Amino acid sequence: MKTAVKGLNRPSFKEYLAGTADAVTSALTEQFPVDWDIPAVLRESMHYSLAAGGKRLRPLLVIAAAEAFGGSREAALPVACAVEMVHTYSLIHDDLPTMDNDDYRRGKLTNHKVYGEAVAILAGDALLTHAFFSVVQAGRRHGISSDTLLSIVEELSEMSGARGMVGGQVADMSGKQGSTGIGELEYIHLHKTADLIIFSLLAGGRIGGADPSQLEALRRFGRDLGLAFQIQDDILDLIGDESKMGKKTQSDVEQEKVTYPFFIGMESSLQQVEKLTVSAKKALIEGGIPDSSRLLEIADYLMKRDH
Ligand SMILES: CC(C)=CCC/C(C)=C/COP(=O)(O)OP(=O)(O)O
Ligand SMILES: C=C(C)CCOP(=O)(O)OP(=O)(O)O
Repeated sequence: MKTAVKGLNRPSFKEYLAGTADAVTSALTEQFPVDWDIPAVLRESMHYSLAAGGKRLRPLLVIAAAEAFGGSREAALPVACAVEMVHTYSLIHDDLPTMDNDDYRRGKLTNHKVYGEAVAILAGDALLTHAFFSVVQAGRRHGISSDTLLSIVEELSEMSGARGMVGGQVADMSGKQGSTGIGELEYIHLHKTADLIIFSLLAGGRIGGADPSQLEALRRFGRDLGLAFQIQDDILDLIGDESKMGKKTQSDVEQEKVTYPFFIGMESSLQQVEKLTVSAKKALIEGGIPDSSRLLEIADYLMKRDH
């Protein structure tokens, strides 16, 4: 009986997705209190990109992973905001003329198009550094142990830095059609994209109290999900609808980027996304996680996404 009542009250996945994204967006707007003495243009520029939206995938993973172990959404939320700040900084910098030179992101003009390159770079820098402030503050407010907090800070710096996302971005920029092999492409995807996804799951798991073998299952889930996510992004760059995506399509071909569709074609890339999603879900199901249902739903949702 209890289960039936619990099942009845359980929000649909669509409601869960929308409710979590709204909670993250509200929490993000509270991250820079109005009484902080911040230059107006910097505050506006950071707010512009944070409030532009996006899927809020990484915060969703932090929250769903914490909840999978019975952890509280309130404790997970500031860490969820932190990873979204790091992700948003990476998009602001990725769009700069010296990198992908994009004019649209999340359905709006890119940050540098509105605020100029110097402010866009600095807004990115400020979002990155503030992420660490949020993690530590969250720990204090929600009684997260110092050990857990240190592990989260250690993993966020490692996975967003030279051995992680920044390293992946540099490898992506130096990739060349004709000379970059599929092994190097996997390195690019793993670090440019999967690392922040893995971080999100590990951080959520740590907040929820996951043990080392459960953390390993989350890591394997995140790795395959992250690789599938970037392949899907490259597929959508070729066949996606610009108005749904909120960013320019066909840019990988124009910039001669090395991608899975370039190497193995569209059909095999779609199959690869499915294969990786199946193996991600398997890692989770075999990982002894108390309630992995939302994480499994997220994997299915990502495989079918159109933006
Ligand atoms: C340190 C920096 C700047 C990291 C950027 C990381 C990243 C995942 C960029 C977007 O990749 P993409 O160019 O494949 O995606 P999109 O199509 O969204 O531009
Ligand atoms: C890693 C990649 C492919 C960059 C875009 O990430 P998202 O597709 O998660 O972007 P938003 O929804 O947050 O805008």
